[in-house]
Amino acid sequence: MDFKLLVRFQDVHLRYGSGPDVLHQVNLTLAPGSFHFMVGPSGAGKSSLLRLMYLAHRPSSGRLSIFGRDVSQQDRKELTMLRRRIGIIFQDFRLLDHLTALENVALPLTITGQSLDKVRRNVSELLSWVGLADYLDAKPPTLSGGQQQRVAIARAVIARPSLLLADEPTGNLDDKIAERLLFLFEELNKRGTTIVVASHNEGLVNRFNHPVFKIVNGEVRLIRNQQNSPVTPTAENM
Ligand SMILES: Nc1ncnc2c1ncn2[C@@H]1O[C@H](COP(=O)(O)OP(=O)(O)OP(=O)(O)O)[C@@H](O)[C@H]1O
Repeated sequence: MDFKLLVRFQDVHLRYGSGPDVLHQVNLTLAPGSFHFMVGPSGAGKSSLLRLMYLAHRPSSGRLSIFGRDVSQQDRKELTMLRRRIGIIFQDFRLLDHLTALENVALPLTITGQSLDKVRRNVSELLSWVGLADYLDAKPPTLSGGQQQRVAIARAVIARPSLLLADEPTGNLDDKIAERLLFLFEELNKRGTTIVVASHNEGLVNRFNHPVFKIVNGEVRLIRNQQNSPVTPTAENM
């Protein structure tokens, strides 16, 4: 890799229209292969921060680099290429209702020109792994919220992204499945995927030994480096 930091925010601010700062003076870095949780109350700005990393928004000011590239310097085509290295699980899933579960999950592969027949086996195996072996041909409107969420998760990880962003990925899942899902993320992380999981569920987050960012009043703070090791505030992490 030709960069040391996968994601780098430098004095980033985000506002919607002429509104106030939703994110204020964000300075954070993600090293390749790291795994972070992001917590904060509803409306704190977790989805907004993930959307910046997914290149769906540009910072209102400050500098954001992903994969060593300053996003403000990239044209639309370059942003699309960067985005292909990122997997995202949206809070509202964003599945295509006219496609089957299998076709939805295959999309990140078929969009790059691979044939559905060629990828069918891998996609089926992943869907079986998330407990949807009997729903390969089901269309999203016929699935429950938790099942749709698992399709969205499978779609986000099928192409082995370098960076996986998950917005409340366990929101509709019971605790046991949520924990299993986080174990899947840990497996991907061991194979090199950098992971950021936004979650309300601090009980679940605390069961895993990964650093935690918290968004408070638009500011992003690293509140825990490792389990039982709260961060002492310093000028750098405040
Ligand atoms: N497209 C938008 N236009 C205007 N304001 C927005 C937009 N998206 C988010 N906001 C505002 O930005 C703030 C942060 O929202 P965001 O969705 O990032 O928070 P969140 O922490 O993800 O919340 P939740 O946990 O409820 O999903 C909120 O005040 C929200 O109303």
